[in-house]
Amino acid sequence: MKIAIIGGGAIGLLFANYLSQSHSVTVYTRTEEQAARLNHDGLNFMRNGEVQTKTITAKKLANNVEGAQLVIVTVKQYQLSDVYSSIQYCKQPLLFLQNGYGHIEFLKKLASPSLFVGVVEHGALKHDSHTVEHTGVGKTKLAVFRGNESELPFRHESIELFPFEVYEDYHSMLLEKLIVNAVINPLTAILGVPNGELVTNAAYAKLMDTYFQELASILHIDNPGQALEYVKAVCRGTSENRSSMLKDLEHGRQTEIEAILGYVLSQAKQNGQEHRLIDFLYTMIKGKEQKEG
Ligand SMILES: NC(=O)C1=CN([C@@H]2O[C@H](COP(=O)(O)OP(=O)(O)OC[C@H]3O[C@@H](n4cnc5c(N)ncnc54)[C@H](OP(=O)(O)O)[C@@H]3O)[C@@H](O)[C@H]2O)C=CC1
Ligand SMILES: CC(C)(CO)C(=O)C(=O)O
Repeated sequence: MKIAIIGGGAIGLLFANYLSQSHSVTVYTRTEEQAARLNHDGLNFMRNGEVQTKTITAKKLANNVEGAQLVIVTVKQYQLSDVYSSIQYCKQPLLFLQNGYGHIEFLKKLASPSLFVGVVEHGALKHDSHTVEHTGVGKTKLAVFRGNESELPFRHESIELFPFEVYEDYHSMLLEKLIVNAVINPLTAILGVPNGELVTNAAYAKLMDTYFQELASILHIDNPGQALEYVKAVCRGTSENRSSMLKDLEHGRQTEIEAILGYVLSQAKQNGQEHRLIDFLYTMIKGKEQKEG
């Protein structure tokens, strides 16, 4: 299959590496420089300290992505508006891999009859414009947003270290990851701690419990006790990790707060629900973005 990947970031390059084993992949970048570097020097893929270099095709993103049978969009949620003009009239299937829930409204504006969403549970780190490291092997969950499940890409694909899992309901699939990111990311980013400290520090654990109650009520979580235990399990399982939001702030980058707590706040306001704690954390991250950005 001919696949276009929009965005040559950590996830775009990770997907390019694995999918190019059995597909014809073109990476669409924001800059001419990155495309030239990928075409000229290849894609360096790192895992467990080993580096492999792979030949790859890359182009600067223009007004469309002609010729692709599938377009995978890997820019961050707040960068989607910048790629809108290239995909708004696409008739090909499109797969979106953003964290959070903020991109769902954006998808409704697109013309394609086949829209899919995914949740990436791998860890990927971009070292430079043509080098990506697979820092944690996980899986990619996929679901249909619009269209037919039989067209869902990669449902029968079997790639070593790069599994896919199909979900029937995109909402619950995205919600599960949203809850994790809505709790861990802002708290760790404000407190400046790795994920594990949210459970090992008794005061932080108490904060997390209180905050979770408000979140659970806004998101109508069916079994809050079970969901909170899942969040705590993720904290333990990724205890040494610094969350992506904490890393974004440390590097002076914009965070994905809008895609995560921005969505939760919009739900609370729409339904007239209590949202003081969420608003407090959201505003603190916005303030830190201004200070450190
Ligand atoms: N990294 C990870 O381990 C994980 C990431 N995710 C999610 O995946 C999504 C992508 O994350 P990640 O890959 O880390 O982010 P990156 O910032 O590494 O990648 C985003 C890429 O999109 C490119 N881009 C931005 N605007 C455009 C444009 N107009 N045209 C073409 N390309 C553009 C950026 O280019 P440039 O650099 O030139 O600005 C950048 O290379 C996020 O929602 C994230 O939460 C989910 C799970 C794990
Ligand atoms: C699961 C978690 C919290 C791991 O750090 C993550 O997805 C992130 O940092 O964005």
